[in-house]
Amino acid sequence: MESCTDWAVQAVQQNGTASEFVAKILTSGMKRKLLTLVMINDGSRVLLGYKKRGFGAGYYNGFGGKVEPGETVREAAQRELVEEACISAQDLQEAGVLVFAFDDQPQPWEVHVFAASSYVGEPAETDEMRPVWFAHEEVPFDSMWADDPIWYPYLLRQEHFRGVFAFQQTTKLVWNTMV
Ligand SMILES: Nc1nc2c([nH]c(=O)n2[C@H]2C[C@H](O)[C@@H](COP(=O)(O)OP(=O)(O)OP(=O)(O)O)O2)c(=O)[nH]1
Repeated sequence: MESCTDWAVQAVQQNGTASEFVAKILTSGMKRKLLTLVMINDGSRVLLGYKKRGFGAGYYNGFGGKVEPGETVREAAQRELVEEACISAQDLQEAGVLVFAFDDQPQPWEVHVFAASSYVGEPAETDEMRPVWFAHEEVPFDSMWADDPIWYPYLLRQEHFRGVFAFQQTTKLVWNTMV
């Protein structure tokens, strides 16, 4: 069995205040679910999508989804961006990695976040997402995942980040650390 990302396990083990279930989930050696998230940032604005269905419906988010078998993480990131926003990134850069432990999901999730400033095509609404530009100071955190205000500052400063987050009942953030 594959273990969860080593740095995430270490971060949890080194932090005495970690919820018991986070340590249990991350150290159980279970395979993690790999996902991508692409953030388009033109320097003063970010392009977010209003998620119309599925996991995270009703939230604004970057564009992404599960890595399919046979695909690299980068290929999955490009594919999901085309599928969800109808654009193709030209300068996709690795921006950070987020590990999520949920008490109601069978596996930890590892989300690879990419950033891009230029793209080909015009952002367009799809079945899954409605794209909207937001100025950096107007990112709608009240309608986003609870962990986002913690790592967006790194993203907007273009500083690489790694974070571990524990959620209960899908959306309640109960613990986190940035490493
Ligand atoms: N900003 C942010 N994004 C998150 C968090 N958790 C989380 O999974 N994501 C992202 C990663 C993925 O881009 C997306 C979830 O992927 P998804 O369920 O839509 O995957 P998918 O498109 O392959 O799904 P589907 O169409 O097959 O149902 O949400 C979070 O806490 N904050």
